[in-house]
Amino acid sequence: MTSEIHFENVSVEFSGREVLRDLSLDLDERRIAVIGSNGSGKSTFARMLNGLVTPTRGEVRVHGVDPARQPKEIRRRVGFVFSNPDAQIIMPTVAEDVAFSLRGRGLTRTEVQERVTAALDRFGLGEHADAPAQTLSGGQKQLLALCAVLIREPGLVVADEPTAYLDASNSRRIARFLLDEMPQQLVLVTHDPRLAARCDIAVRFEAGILVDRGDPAAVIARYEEEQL
Ligand SMILES: Nc1ncnc2c1ncn2[C@@H]1O[C@H](COP(=O)(O)OP(=O)(O)OP(=O)(O)O)[C@@H](O)[C@H]1O
Repeated sequence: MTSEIHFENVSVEFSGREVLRDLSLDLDERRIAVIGSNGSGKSTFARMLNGLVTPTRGEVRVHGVDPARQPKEIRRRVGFVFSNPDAQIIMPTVAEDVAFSLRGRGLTRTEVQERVTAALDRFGLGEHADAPAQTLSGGQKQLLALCAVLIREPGLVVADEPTAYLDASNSRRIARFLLDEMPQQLVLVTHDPRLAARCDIAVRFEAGILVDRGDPAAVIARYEEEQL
């Protein structure tokens, strides 16, 4: 059986420059940390999971779907949370933004409203339903972005530095949700070793190559030793 996340001999080139080389990797763990130096290929890897980046060579399967060939299907199954929640807010009000995620589902207006209200309440955003999304704080915006992703009930959530713009308290809140409360599989790209340590496995890239994988504490320790 193919793993939930399956990469076989995958390479990515941008303008003829190889930024990810011959990656073969199978992952079934629930919480997967992706670590490594700046420019090592972490975001490129993450973006292949939902088809934002197409491999130049090789095979990718995510929850049974080929992201490059089945873009609609992959967007249903894989939710993506960016560092900057502003990049993800599409609609004017908080409730409209979450409701936008449910378009094309064939739901009635009442069904959409019920689901949106329940989801906003779940994230502590209920009282802001009719507020302009841009008036939310950074942490609330990231919660809104997560809410809009999770209401689609994806099987996998990919989060690329989701706490980068948040203060300590909001970082803790988002991290707790992603790592401890959310049932979905998670791929977490992070420079924060404390977050990586809370995952079930860590994979490390350097200069476009997968250089280490395994128990997060051990992978982080080897990485930090090399940086000394
Ligand atoms: N769309 C693109 N076009 C050209 N080059 C790109 C593109 N996206 C990424 N790259 C290059 O690919 C390499 C890997 O970038 P990537 O964003 O995957 O690294 P990263 O490990 O996520 O880095 P960081 O930790 O700094 O966010 C970098 O050299 C980057 O400049």
